[in-house]
Formats: sequence, structure tokens, C-alpha cells
Amino acid sequence: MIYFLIALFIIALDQLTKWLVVKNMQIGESITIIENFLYITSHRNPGAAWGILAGQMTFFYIVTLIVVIGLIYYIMKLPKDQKIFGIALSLMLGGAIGNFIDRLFRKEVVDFVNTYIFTYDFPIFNVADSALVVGVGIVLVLTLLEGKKEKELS
Ligand SMILES: CCC[C@@H]1OC(=O)[C@@H](C)C[C@H](C)CCCCC(=O)CCC[C@@H](CC)/C=C/C=C(\COC)CC[C@@H](O)[C@@H](O)C[C@H](O)CNC1=O
Repeated sequence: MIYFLIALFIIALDQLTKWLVVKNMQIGESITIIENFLYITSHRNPGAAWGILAGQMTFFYIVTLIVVIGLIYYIMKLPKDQKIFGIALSLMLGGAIGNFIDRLFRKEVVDFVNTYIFTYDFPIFNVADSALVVGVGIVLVLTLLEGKKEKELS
């Protein structure tokens, strides 16, 4: 299934970028990409978004396993014509597994994408987070569009 290849690609890209950051940068070290906008900063997060539930690894394992099993089930069950939906699910699957690998072996997640959206210093994230957020975003948009279409038809 092409969707599992997409998830594998995300996992590989996520783990490669994290490995490069861990290997070549000290924690806290920052490289300017675009002044005042984009930096690569080596960071670790023992929690979820914004560091919530730091250290609750058992909780993260359980939630991630439920998310991963749910996603695999939906990808297997997906009708042939819903390719975009399938791509969104595989982005989420790759992202969830990417962070799961970090939590399993490092007991924390490696983050390095440091952006300043306007002056707000957005939490530092990684490839897996981006895939998750993009995947969630596409699912939300498709669901809203689906709902709108049904309303127009009814
Ligand atoms: C993106 C999901 C977070 C990701 O969830 C995962 O792994 C999943 C598969 C497993 C979690 C245990 C369960 C989801 C918790 C839900 C959550 O957290 C609310 C999310 C809101 C979201 C709206 C969509 C905002 C976005 C935030 C950020 C991402 O910006 C691109 C900032 C990321 C930085 O705080 C970075 O340090 C985080 C670190 O890398 C660990 N990442 C995780 O826990």
C-alpha cells in the first residue's frame, strides 16, 4: 500500500533529521536560517505539545499505540477513491511513529525547528510534529468539505 510507504518516508526523514541534530549540535545550540524567523535549535521535550505531561511516558505509549492502531485500521478500510484522505492518515501515522521511536529510545522527543511567528516564539518542533499537524489539518478540511457538500445535497 502506497500509504505505508509515505508513512515510512516520514519516519525515515524524521529520524534522519533528529539524528543529524543530535550528532552535530549541543542542546541549546542554535543556527540562524532566516534572521528573526527561522532557526535550527537543538531542543528536547519530555512531554507533548508545549511540554505538557512531561515524563508521562506510559501515557504517551498508550495514546500513541491507540492513535497508530486506529490509523492503520482506517487506512486498510479506506475506499479506493479517497486518496487525499489516505495520504493525510499516512502523514499522521508517520508522525506518531516518529515521535514514538524517540519516546521509546530517548525517553524524550528531539525538536529543532524554531520559528518566530510574528514575535511569538512558537514551540520548537520536528518533522514528525509537522506531519501530524498537516495530516490533522487535511482531515479537518476534508471533513468540513464533506459536511458542506452533504448539506447542499440535502
Ligand atoms: C503536533 C502534536 C504533538 C505531538 O503529538 C504526538 O506525538 C502524538 C502522536 C502523541 C501525543 C502523546 C498525543 C497528542 C497530544 C496532543 C497535543 O500535544 C496537542 C497538539 C496540538 C497541536 C494542534 C494540531 C499543536 C501543535 C503544537 C506543536 C507542533 O507544531 C508543529 C508544538 C510541538 C512542540 O511542543 C514539540 O516540542 C512537541 C514534541 O515534538 C512532541 N510532539 C507531540 O507530542
